[in-house]
Amino acid sequence: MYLLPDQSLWSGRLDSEHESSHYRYFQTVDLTGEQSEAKVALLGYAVDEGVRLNKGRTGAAAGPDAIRQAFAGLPVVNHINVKDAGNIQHDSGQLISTQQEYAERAAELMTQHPMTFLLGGGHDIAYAQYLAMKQVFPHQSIGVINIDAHFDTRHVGESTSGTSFSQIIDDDDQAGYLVLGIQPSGNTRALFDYAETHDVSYVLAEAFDDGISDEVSAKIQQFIEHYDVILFTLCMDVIDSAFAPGVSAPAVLGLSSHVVAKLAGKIAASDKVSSVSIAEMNPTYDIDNRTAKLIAYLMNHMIQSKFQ
Ligand SMILES: N=CN[C@@H](CCC(=O)O)C(=O)O
Ligand SMILES: [Mn+2]
Ligand SMILES: [Mn+2]
Repeated sequence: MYLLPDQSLWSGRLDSEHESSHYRYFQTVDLTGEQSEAKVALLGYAVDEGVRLNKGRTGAAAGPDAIRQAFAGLPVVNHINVKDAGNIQHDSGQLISTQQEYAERAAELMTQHPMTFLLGGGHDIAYAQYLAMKQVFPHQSIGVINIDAHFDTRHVGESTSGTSFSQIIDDDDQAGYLVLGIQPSGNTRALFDYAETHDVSYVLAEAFDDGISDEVSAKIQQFIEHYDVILFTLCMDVIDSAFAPGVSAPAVLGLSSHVVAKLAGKIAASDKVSSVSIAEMNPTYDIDNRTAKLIAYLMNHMIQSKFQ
């Protein structure tokens, strides 16, 4: 079911009502859909049904609104206008129906705005993002870049938060899949075997211990060059749980926030990226809103990188 934008989420510290250099997003956000020229759109996936079906701890349905509240108080960068396009929630029935409903709205935003942030919610948001991209780019090859501790390539006969990328691989011979930040202890041998047999490229989390090497940068660059368009998705559990505790399945030995910011800024800046999904934010387990705030900062960093 679709929910209109909620004005009460958009508040923050007011430094000036008239001087634009003091503005924060809550002062400029478009909640009415009238600013069709907005460079950035937000669409929430207020759904944790996929996490529940994947035997995870629920709560991610509240993720999009927690992210909005953190983002609302940040300073506007580069005079960028942002439109809040509301939320989709899962009421009943099959999760795939909710993913399809979400894809319709996401596709519309992708055609209207240079950058759409898709705010989760479980990582089933990525399959909905794929369905949207297939509508917008029906004839283009899609390269999927996922920054994640997990492969999310399970096969269980229905959509869950752990199946998005095997669904894409099953659907689409043209698609490719690159995962950055894989935890050896967060994925079974079967998932590594699937990666080998299905040509899934991945970089282990430990490869980022000393930052982003030239080799990894080149791998990402070559992957982007190979495909017509890029589906970019970020699973917040890739970040060490000391810095991002508010997630469905926390990872220890995770990437640093700084490394993820650098990766996200670089990938989002590509002309081939028109949407970014940010998954698995779970406010129930957040501490002092730090995960929501980290996501808001990452969004602003990506906006800065893309529109500088
Ligand atoms: N979207 C998250 N997926 C992970 C969860 C792992 C866990 O529950 O520890 C997965 O299915 O592998
Ligand atoms: Mn994950
Ligand atoms: Mn994931």
